[in-house]
Amino acid sequence: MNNEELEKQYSPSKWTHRCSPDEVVKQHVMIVAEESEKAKSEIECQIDRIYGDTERQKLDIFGADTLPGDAPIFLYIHGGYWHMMGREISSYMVRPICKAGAVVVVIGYDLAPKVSISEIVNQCKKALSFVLNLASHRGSSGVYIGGHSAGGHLAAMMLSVDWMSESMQSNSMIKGALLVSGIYDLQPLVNTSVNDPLKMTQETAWENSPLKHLDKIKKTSSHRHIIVAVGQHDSPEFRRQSQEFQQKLKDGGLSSQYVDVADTDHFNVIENLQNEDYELTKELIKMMKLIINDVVDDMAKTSCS
Ligand SMILES: N[C@@H](CC(=O)c1ccccc1NC=O)C(=O)O
Repeated sequence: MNNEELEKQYSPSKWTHRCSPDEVVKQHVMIVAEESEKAKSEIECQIDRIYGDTERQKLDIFGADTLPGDAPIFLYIHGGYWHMMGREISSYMVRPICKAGAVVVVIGYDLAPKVSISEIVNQCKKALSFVLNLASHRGSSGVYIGGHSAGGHLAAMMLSVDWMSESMQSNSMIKGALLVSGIYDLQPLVNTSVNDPLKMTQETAWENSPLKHLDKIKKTSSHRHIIVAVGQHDSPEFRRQSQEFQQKLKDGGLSSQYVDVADTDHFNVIENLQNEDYELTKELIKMMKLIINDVVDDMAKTSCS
């Protein structure tokens, strides 16, 4: 594929069937920001918990004081090609997921060009380590990791971490993942404008590709379930990345599932998680072994620090 074609394949907004590229990104930001505000005003939460020493190394925890200790924890990593978006506008799935009985943790991380992709991966590890501690203190039934686009890439990288050698924590606590429209081989991005703030070489792109770490993922994730989802109107390259990654997980003997979400593009494939009757919301709830509409009565906000 020539550079011009790659540029288009890795420009998600150009493939929407709904409106112009500019419009779909603008609309996405508006929708996720609005829904995240609603979550913060309605659901009991701890905002701006610090997990690292820069401004963006903070996370927001929803439902921890309301839900029982054994509730599963869903950790969400936002997308935005590692240089945009933020956790402040990424809690749009909180209302349905908390209502179904899971604690939700939305993490932030520093963005390129301030930091490299390897540093972003490290920060996600630190955030996940924080959440693994929280899970073991609470007696949680398990931690599930979700991410969209660049966040799907970061979530997949987290599956390759051996938490025992990394931080003396248990690999078994992480029980599943929801990877939505992710990128699992970063090498095709090197000659696109996506790489302008990242400045990856072919080597650092491969080093940070989940595909490179398949053997590690196979070792750490034999007990996990991994959902790989993609939008029907994602670009052929995005669809190929998801399809091939899931095939490799399956060939490696892992429990995984490919979900091709009809009538969605790169943006509403994830923003629809704000709806409890959306296909991926139901799949996520099912994975966490919760029953849809098993609404916890007292989710009303009691504190928000
Ligand atoms: N400039 C990009 C924007 C984009 O890719 C994006 C925007 C919001 C959330 C996730 C995104 N993509 C991957 O992380 C585009 O052309 O669509």
